Formats: sequence, structure tokens, C-alpha cells
Amino acid sequence: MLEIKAVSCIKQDRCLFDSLSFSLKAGEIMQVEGPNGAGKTSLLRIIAGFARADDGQVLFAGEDIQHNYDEFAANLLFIGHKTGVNGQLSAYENVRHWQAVHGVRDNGEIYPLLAQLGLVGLEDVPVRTLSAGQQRRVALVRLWHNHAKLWILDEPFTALDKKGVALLQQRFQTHLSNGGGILLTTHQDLTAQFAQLLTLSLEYRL
Ligand SMILES: Nc1ncnc2c1ncn2[C@@H]1O[C@H](COP(=O)(O)OP(=O)(O)OP(=O)(O)O)[C@@H](O)[C@H]1O
Repeated sequence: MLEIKAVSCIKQDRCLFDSLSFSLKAGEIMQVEGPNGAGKTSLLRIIAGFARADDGQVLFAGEDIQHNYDEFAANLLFIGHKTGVNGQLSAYENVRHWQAVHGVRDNGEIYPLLAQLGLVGLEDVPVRTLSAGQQRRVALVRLWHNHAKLWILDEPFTALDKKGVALLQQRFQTHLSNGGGILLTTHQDLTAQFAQLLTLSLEYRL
């Protein structure tokens, strides 16, 4: 699915990583770990094509993502630190917006889905008035409403309570068994839930 070939990244004259190579196959989950400032977010942004590597290549389905970025983007779901939720809109309106972007009509699934995510009674208030964990749950609705094969998630468990964490882990399992791939950063220990977890450790380099 994904192949990272000799990727390097330099920020503020500091080499965060150099000649980094690895691959992620369908059905695999990889956790990128390392101390603050090691370059985890920078790596995810390069793989998503939001930033250019100083050297190296990112391939998706055997093709450099820069050659046909639109096709890669159609297969990618990225949720970063900034969750992409519009705080002025309600949860319902946010989901409608994401659907509209993907040309999907309202098929009556939004309210049941928001209920599944524990947002009953909160569907129609501005998202900015919700708690941090509730706002995160709104952002994560996209994981239930998207057909992207590759998920790149920067700290997706942030602010979630135990039930939220379990719900998200369950969703990951379904995605993996459907042949999806997941690349994520998290301080959550996922080894018990994902026997097949791959780990990439970045060191803080001076
Ligand atoms: N756009 C940028 N311009 C300049 N420096 C940057 C930029 N983005 C990141 N950096 C620097 O690159 C380094 C790595 O940042 P990055 O956010 O990738 O780390 P991280 O491992 O995700 O950290 P954290 O665990 O704190 O989220 C930091 O020292 C940061 O200051």
C-alpha cells in the first residue's frame, strides 16, 4: 500500500530523520513513536503530501504520490492535531459538510452515527460549545464515513475517555480487517489490542 523510500527531513538546521525507509501493507497498523520534537508530525505530513521531504520518495500503490496526488488524496484520510472541525457549525452540519465535499447525499445515517459516538442531544449545538473529548468525537466521525484506504492520524486518542478509546480501537480493527492501513502517533499503549502492531521509533536528534 505505502512505501517510504530514503526520506529525510531537516527543520531549522536540524536533521529530524535521514534516509528513513519502511512500508505499510493492507491490513497493517503502524505507530510512530518518539519524544516531543522528534519529528513524528513532520513525518506524517510528508507522507500525506502536505510537506515535501528534503530527500526521498513516498509511494502509494507503487506510484510516487506527487505524480497523481488527486488519486492518492482520494485514498487518504488525515486527521491531525487541528481536527478540521468547524466550531461555529453543529456536529450535524460538520458531517453534512464532509459528505458534501465527497458528493454524498444525506442518507439519514448522521444522527444514528452521532448517537453511536455518544453525542446524543448535542448534534445541533455549535461544536465550540462541546468539551474537548466531545469535539474530538465529532472529528472522528469521518472514520465512520469515509472509504479511504489509508488513515494517517496524529494523536487520535487525545481527550477521549475510556469508552471513546475502546470505540476508536474497535473502528481500527474493522478498518484493518477490511484491508485498510493505519499510520498513527499516540502515547496510548496499543500492543494489547493490536497483536500485529508495527512500531517506528524516532529519536530526538541534535
Ligand atoms: N513548519 C516548521 N517550521 C520550522 N520548524 C518546524 C516546523 N514544523 C516543525 N518544526 C520543528 O521540527 C521539530 C519536530 O516537530 P514535530 O512537530 O514533527 O515533532 P513531534 O515529534 O510531532 O513532536 P510532539 O510529540 O511534540 O508532537 C520541532 O523542533 C519543530 O520545532
